[in-house]
Amino acid sequence: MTSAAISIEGVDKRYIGRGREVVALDHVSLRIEEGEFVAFVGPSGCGKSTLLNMIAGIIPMSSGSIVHDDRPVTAINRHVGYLTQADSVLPWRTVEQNVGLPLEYRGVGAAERQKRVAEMLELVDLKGFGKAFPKELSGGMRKRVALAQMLAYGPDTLLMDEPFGALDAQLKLVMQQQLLRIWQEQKKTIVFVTHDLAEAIALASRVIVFSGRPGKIKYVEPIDIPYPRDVFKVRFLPAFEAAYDNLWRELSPEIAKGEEL
Ligand SMILES: Nc1ncnc2c1ncn2[C@@H]1O[C@H](COP(=O)(O)OP(=O)(O)OP(=O)(O)O)[C@@H](O)[C@H]1O
Repeated sequence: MTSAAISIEGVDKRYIGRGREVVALDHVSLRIEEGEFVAFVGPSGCGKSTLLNMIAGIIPMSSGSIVHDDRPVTAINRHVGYLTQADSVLPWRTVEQNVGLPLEYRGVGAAERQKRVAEMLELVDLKGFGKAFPKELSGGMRKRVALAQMLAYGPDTLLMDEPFGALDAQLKLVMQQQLLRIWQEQKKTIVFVTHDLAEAIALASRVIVFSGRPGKIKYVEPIDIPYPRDVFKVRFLPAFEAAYDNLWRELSPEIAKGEEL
């Protein structure tokens, strides 16, 4: 068997705060293969972000193990790219200085950095905007700067936590299409958290449904729609509708339970 990009085995997470224990994740096991595009959906507070943070090595697990690219995750995982809704684009730096920031942190020299930044700006269709400041950009362009920044040091695995959550519907489609193109061209593994079921189905090869807290994996739906996909047109395919029905059947009771808490 080939090695998985991410192997999650019996992971629990308990937070202790103000004398109270919160069980965020309960015995989660999942294997994500190299090159997969996996989406996590689930009710608010079911531990999706917690799991991403543990894959990134930002917070420790209470028990269990996570192995990424054959390396057990025991500290900050520098081999993943991480993008959240609140990106880390710095307003006082130009676009190219922002995109080059992770390379600066890694001690990459100026000439190599410049070359890499130019490649990244081309990849996200921002060629010619290198000297602009973030305030001069639209929301979608700024998001593309964040995407380029995440990709700059070439991580094989991308962790994305509701990255397009704050964008309007049309812009979201544009960004989704761009992400699919980059995923295919660059052969990345992507783990993508979203509240938007249609987004999960349009993008992912597999959608994982988490139960309400304590989060467990409740259901897995492989999305039987070939790539390359048109994120707008997929919505009209029978396979999309079937996946939506299955996923909503599993997800809706979990959301309802959350509302009753
Ligand atoms: N540092 C912390 N201390 C205590 N409890 C926490 C902490 N971080 C998260 N939690 C709790 O753990 C649970 C899981 O949180 P998490 O943010 O991972 O969920 P989520 O599924 O990503 O939620 P959402 O969809 O709303 O972003 C929640 O009940 C949250 O309140």
